[in-house]
Amino acid sequence: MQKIFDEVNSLDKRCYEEFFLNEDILMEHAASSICSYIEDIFEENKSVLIVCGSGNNGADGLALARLLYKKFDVSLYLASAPKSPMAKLQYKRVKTLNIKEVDEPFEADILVDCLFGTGLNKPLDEKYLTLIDTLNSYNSFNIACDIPSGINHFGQISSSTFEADVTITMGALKTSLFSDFSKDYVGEIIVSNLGVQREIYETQTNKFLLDESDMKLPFRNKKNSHKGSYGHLNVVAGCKKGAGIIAAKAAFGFGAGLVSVVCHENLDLPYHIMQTHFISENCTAIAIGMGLGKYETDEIRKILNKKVAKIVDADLFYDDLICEVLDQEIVLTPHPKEFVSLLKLCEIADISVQELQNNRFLYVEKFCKKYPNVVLLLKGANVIIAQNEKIYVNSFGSAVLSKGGSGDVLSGLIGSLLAQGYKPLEAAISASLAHAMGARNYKKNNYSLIPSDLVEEIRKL
Ligand SMILES: NC(=O)C1=CN([C@@H]2O[C@H](COP(=O)(O)OP(=O)(O)OC[C@H]3O[C@@H](n4cnc5c(N)ncnc54)[C@H](OP(=O)(O)O)[C@@H]3O)[C@@H](O)[C@H]2O)[C@@H](O)CC1
Ligand SMILES: Nc1ncnc2c1ncn2[C@@H]1O[C@H](COP(=O)(O)OP(=O)(O)O)[C@@H](O)[C@H]1O
Ligand SMILES: [K+]
Repeated sequence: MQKIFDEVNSLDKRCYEEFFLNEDILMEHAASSICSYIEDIFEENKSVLIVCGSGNNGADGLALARLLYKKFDVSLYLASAPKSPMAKLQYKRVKTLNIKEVDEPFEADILVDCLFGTGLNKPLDEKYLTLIDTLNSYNSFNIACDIPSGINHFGQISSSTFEADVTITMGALKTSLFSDFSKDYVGEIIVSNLGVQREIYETQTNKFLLDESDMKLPFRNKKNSHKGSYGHLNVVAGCKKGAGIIAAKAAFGFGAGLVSVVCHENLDLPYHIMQTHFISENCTAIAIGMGLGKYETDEIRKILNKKVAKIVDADLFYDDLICEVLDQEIVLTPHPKEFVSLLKLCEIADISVQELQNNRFLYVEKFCKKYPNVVLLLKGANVIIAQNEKIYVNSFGSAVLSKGGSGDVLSGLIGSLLAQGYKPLEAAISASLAHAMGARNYKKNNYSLIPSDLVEEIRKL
């Protein structure tokens, strides 16, 4: 996994103070990392338009122009006059060369956005919104320097935000790149070194971006085993029985030795999945909430108080019954609307879904501070998984998953790993990654996936 930071100013400052590097050295590394990327990917003499703002993001662009000059057909468009001391210095350097400055932007082969980086401090006015719209209308290959212009510190976007194919971000990953909104704008994210290797530049953090290697699949190492060695998951089915059945199928395909659906009505289940009317004696984990609908509160309370691992989803986030069990190390998997309800039931915040989406990390942190035992998985384009002070981001998912039933598959996967003895946090992380990787491997198109396709892909991981 990779570290993510809310801010990097303090990391830059540390470079000056501890390693005796200065702004100029850091900026030269920033610019040369973009230069190397362009040199690696594109042939010489391609046209490059670098659009610069007045601060140090613009200064990075000016330094880049100097580095690319002569090897590429470089043009500079200065959206505003250089203002920061480094921007003025870089401009002075540029002026010694004969680099083209244009009065209007145009469609070049490569477009580098150096308008605003971490210094975006107010809403964009009409001039910049129009400029960004114009830049987005081109068919250039779009590179964002540090952060696509229009994304602010909290990962909130402007009505016009630069749509990057690749974002080359300076020094370390920033939290703002991983809001759900940012996902449509950042493209591929590459981290540039700023004069020392990343592991030296980076300090302590509580946020981490998950890598594929963080996915621990439930491979079986013991030869002398039987079905009981891999746990027994009970999936509690309710009114919408399909949800429980989808979860049960996903769980069985993900390694649980036994899977039973708990339901009072008789169900038509695949032969390998069992039905029971009550929680099984030898149950090692419970998945509950998906499609639950109307239910007998006392019965659900009893189930929630069983001393086995649990994943709780969906309808239970609208019932204050959930608040009774938040001292347990249970996994909760709300989508944003469910999390808003949960926050209200827990008296943490009474907010809209929009407000949550604007500040996903903030509300996850508030929730986990109050309930440090719970493993919270907040669904979204970038899934956030958190327990106590640690926060993990799974950015592998895609719109392929935006379907009814995708969440039920996830509940089944988590339940399966819990049944097999994974710790709740490990189960949530590995299941979430498998969920996203399964979707990634579905190659037909990005709209037709159904839950059984997803389960099939996950079974092939
Ligand atoms: N620190 C370092 O050593 C390193 C820094 N690096 C680079 O510096 C970047 C940060 O630079 P930064 O702090 O100068 O901010 P930046 O993003 O250029 O924006 C500030 C300028 O924009 C203006 N402005 C803001 N909002 C606006 C708006 N809505 N509408 C209009 N104008 C607006 C604002 O104007 P002002 O508020 O002063 O009026 C100011 O002039 C960082 O992202 C990275 O790329 C790297 O080289 C690595 C080393
Ligand atoms: N655009 C997207 N990018 C990444 N993951 C997504 C996207 N849309 C949906 N998902 C994932 O799909 C799942 C949807 O779950 P949910 O909304 O609870 O569906 P349901 O309850 O119908 O099964 C979540 O895990 C969510 O993170
Ligand atoms: K930028």
